[in-house]
Parts: sequence; C-alpha cells; structure tokens
Amino acid sequence: MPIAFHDCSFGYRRKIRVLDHLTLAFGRGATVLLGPNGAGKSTLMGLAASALRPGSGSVALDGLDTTGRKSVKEYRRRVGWLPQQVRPVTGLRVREQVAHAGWLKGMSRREAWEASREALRAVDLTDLAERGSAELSGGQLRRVGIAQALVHDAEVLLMDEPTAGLDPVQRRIFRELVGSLAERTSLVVSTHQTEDLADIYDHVIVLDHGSPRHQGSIVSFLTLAPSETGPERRAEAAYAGLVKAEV
Ligand SMILES: Nc1ncnc2c1ncn2[C@@H]1O[C@H](COP(=O)(O)OP(=O)(O)OP(=O)(O)O)[C@@H](O)[C@H]1O
Repeated sequence: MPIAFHDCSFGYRRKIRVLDHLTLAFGRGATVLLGPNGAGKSTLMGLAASALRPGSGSVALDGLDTTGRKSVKEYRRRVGWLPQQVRPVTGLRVREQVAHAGWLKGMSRREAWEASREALRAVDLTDLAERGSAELSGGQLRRVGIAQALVHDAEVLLMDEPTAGLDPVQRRIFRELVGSLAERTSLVVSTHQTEDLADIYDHVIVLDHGSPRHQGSIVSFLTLAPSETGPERRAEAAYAGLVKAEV
C-alpha cells in the first residue's frame, strides 16, 4: 500500500474536524477519489502530499512518516502533487517553472531541464514552453501543474482535479497519460467527472463528510448502479446512490 492514513484526524479550525480518525490506504495502480463539494478530498490529498500535517494519527508511505523532519524530505521526493490551485510563478517561463519544481525535489539543474522538457511534452505544452507562466489560460496553467507533479518521476502521483477546465482534446490526452503512468506509478486522482472512469482507473474511493462511503475495485463500484443502467451512466448512478446526491 503506497500511502496509508492511520487513525488520522485533521481540522482547519480547532473544533471542526474535516477528517475524524480516518484509516485508509491508497492502493497501487490508478485510484479515483470522488465525493461531493466539501467532502474532504483536497484535505486528504494535501495530507497525502505532506502539505498539511495531521492533528493526530499518521500518514506514511511504505512506513516513511510525514511528520518527522528528515522523513518528510524523503517522503516528498517520492510523491508528486498537483494541488487544486496551481499558481503561476511571476517572472518565470513555463519551462522554468516546471524545471524549478524538479530542482526543489532534489534534481540537478541538468536533470531538471531535461525532465521539464519531457513533462511539458507529456501534457502537450511544448509550444508554450517559452511563454511567461503568468500569461497562461486556466486550462494551460493546470497542465503546467500536472507537468510539475510529473517532473521528478515520483513513485506516487496525487492529482487534485487535474481535468477541471481542460478542453475535450486535453482531457483525452490526460486519459492517455494516466494509462501510461499507471504502468509504473501509483496514481490518485480527485475529480467530479464520472465519465470514462472504468476505462481509466483500477480503484475507487468515495469520500463523504470526511469518511469513505466506498472503497474497492472499479468493477465492484459499478455493480452498485441499478441493473437497468446503461454502461455509459453506471459510474454516475453508482456514485449518486452512495452520496444520495443529484448528479
Ligand atoms: N483553508 C481552509 N480553512 C478552513 N476550512 C477549510 C479550508 N479548506 C477547506 N476547508 C473546509 O474543509 C472541508 C473540506 O474541504 P475540501 O476542500 O477538502 O473538500 P473537497 O472535497 O476537496 O471539496 P471540492 O469538491 O469542493 O473541492 C470543507 O468544509 C471546507 O469548507
């Protein structure tokens, strides 16, 4: 199990807990994290990325804890993260922003330049490599964020709403990217998009009010849909049944 949450509690404010004694693991392969607005998905991803610290309990990657000063550095080398908000670094070109992310993860300058080129190719941004990152559209900037998560070839990739704001062509490119990455990396992708889940992911976690409503294989998730549901609506129906939401 790459990343394991053990008895983990977290709140942004003292008395309001977003996660309460959560025990959960992200498995190998490609996992999709679903849940309504405010369910705690970004919080969970932030904890898994070690950007947030658990109030109690632990988050660990193969036993490497996020709370120790030494272990967290090693942990961050092994994890790539696309946060929900990608920020342009004013004054940096796209290729510099991505290379900088690699350098921060411990790559040499040369490795970081080479890896930046590769990561930009993977997200179809080669043509914009020389553009100032503050001059990009929302979807282009999100793809810079994906490239930043990919750049140091992490063994676990956490991506928070990677396809939000992407056009249909870029969503297809992302789907293909997940397919190729899942062969050598564990991936966790948080999204509100339920189409094509069965083609992309191996596992599903549905979070609601900070608790997992469902965790298991994509096959077992799809069996939760009413039997009369057509194949293209199964994931949406399974999800709606779990969170009793209108989707
Ligand atoms: N910085 C913050 N300060 C205080 N409360 C926060 C903060 N960020 C999130 N919260 C609260 O924590 C809860 C979980 O938020 P989180 O962003 O993790 O949900 P989410 O499942 O990612 O939602 P969405 O699908 O809307 O992105 C919400 O009730 C939210 O209001």
